[in-house]
Amino acid sequence: MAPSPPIDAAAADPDPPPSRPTDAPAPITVPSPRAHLHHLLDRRDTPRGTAWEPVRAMDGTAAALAAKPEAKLVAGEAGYVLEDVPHVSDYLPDLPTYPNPLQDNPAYSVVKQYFVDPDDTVCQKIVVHKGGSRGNHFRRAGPRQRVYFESDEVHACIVTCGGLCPGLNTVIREIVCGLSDMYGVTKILGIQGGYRGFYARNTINLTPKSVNDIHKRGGTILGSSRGGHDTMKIVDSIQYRGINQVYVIGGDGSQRGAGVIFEEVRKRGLKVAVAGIPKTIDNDIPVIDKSFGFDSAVEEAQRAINAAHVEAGSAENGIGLVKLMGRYSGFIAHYATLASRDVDCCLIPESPFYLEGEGGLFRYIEKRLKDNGHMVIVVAEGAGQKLIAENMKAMGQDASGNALLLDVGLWLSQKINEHFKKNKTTINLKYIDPTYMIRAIPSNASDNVYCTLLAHSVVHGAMAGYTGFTVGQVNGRHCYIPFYRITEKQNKVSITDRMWARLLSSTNQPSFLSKQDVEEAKMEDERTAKLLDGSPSNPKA
Ligand SMILES: Nc1ncnc2c1ncn2[C@@H]1O[C@H](COP(=O)(O)OP(=O)(O)OP(=O)(O)O)[C@@H](O)[C@H]1O
Ligand SMILES: O=P(O)(O)OC[C@H]1O[C@](O)(CO)[C@@H](O)[C@@H]1O
Ligand SMILES: [Mg+2]
Repeated sequence: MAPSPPIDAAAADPDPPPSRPTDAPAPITVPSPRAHLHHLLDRRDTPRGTAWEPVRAMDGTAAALAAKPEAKLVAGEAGYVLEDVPHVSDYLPDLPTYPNPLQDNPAYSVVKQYFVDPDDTVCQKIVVHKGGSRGNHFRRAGPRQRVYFESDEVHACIVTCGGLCPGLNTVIREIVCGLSDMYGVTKILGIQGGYRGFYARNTINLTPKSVNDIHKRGGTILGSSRGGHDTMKIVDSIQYRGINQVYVIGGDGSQRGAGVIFEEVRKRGLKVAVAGIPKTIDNDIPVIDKSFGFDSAVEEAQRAINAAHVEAGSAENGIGLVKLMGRYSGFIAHYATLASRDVDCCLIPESPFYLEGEGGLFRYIEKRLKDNGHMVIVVAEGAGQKLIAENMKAMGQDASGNALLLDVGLWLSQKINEHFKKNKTTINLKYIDPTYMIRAIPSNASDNVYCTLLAHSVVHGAMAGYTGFTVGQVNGRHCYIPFYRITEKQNKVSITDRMWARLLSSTNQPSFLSKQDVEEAKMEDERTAKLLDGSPSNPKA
């Protein structure tokens, strides 16, 4: 049965995309994803001199793999496990390969070993103990000697989804320039307005010229959105337009969306590489060292904290309260506090706090005002949500299903004001909410470089035929990570970690933690460590 037209009539733009080409490839029936577990020995990238075998064949792994049917695990010697990403040849076995055009590129000709050795992998766990688990490895990113797409065959598209983040435009620019400069690709489409743009909006042509200075602007030139992920319509659109490389720049939700697009593409047997570039200002994506834009956000947050400090220091019993982004993970607040040194108290979602009584926030504020005359509080937007919910009705969900948060900054301002009024103490509280101003800035210099490297790494991966993967920096090296690894849990500030202790010791704030909180936090850390150690992803551990 012919699939429906790519544009949703109800949401369509006046200018529809091209109709289905008559020579569009017929869908190919492929075996189920589980069957691909047997395609573990990549003919091109099989590490040399290693006794490789599918982990599936080893004892005690069936249960672990049943939990992760999409896992593509390959075992080596001495407990080595490669957690590999899919490849188009897994389901289209007889594809031709081509020499990488980079070999004739004068700019790269001087690089000593330009192509990545097929044996190279990056270990997830960098600190190991004698006799302990080694953790899994990921395939190292970078250009391969042979590629699966000819330059003029490539028809790439880029989409940005979810909330804004500094660096989005830099990643777009560098995917376009990377494809063009390194691989001679000329057909690159921008999908407008997030996932729904595949079927409800026009596309725009992206060229090195059209993206030349976009990295100097905040936001995304393509637009973004929440919700609207309709897998069938998206893949229909990909198929009709003849797109064969899909680059998804987005957070955990977007990467989940990319994962289901990849599954549908594979089911239809299309030669299409689906690749993700993780984006999250909250830094809540696990496995990777940090997300692009995070440093820029922390830097920009300093301006708000400085302002709060100046205001607080210039008034009698001045309190500067700054709200920063961080829905479930308080990394921006944590790092902005550590960087500033002007903050007396940092509140994050991971560390519950309370207001009244011994060890509570009010006692601490009273003490700081008495000792110092003023103070600065930084609060992540997701902090104290349970406390607030005791007084206010929950706000529901956004179009992507994310919980809408109650405004902790306003609530806290009101509570602090009420408390001191009751105690007949004059205070001057100034509440600053710079959240969207921070999110909307262009990326700083170091994020620009980071975005460039991520973009080039993802392009190399797609050109080499890898698919169903996210690019990421792990322990300082770029690698290809299966989608499920970065969506199975969220990265959170560990309050039993030395980094949070550093913050507590620099602010001198109370920890607000009961024995039970600490026990729960430790258990959570253990669960995270187990995930890192392997089970169920690494049955060897
Ligand atoms: N489980 C899922 N399956 C398919 N699509 C999804 C899924 N979760 C989210 N999406 C889609 O991904 C897009 C972005 O999701 P979301 O709004 O949660 O932002 P995000 O990518 O997590 O970024 P951030 O939270 O950092 O702003 C939306 O279009 C949403 O419909
Ligand atoms: O207002 P929006 O676009 O839903 O975004 C708000 C959310 O997006 C984030 O910036 C994540 O992208 C969160 O920190 C924040 O809660
Ligand atoms: Mg998200």
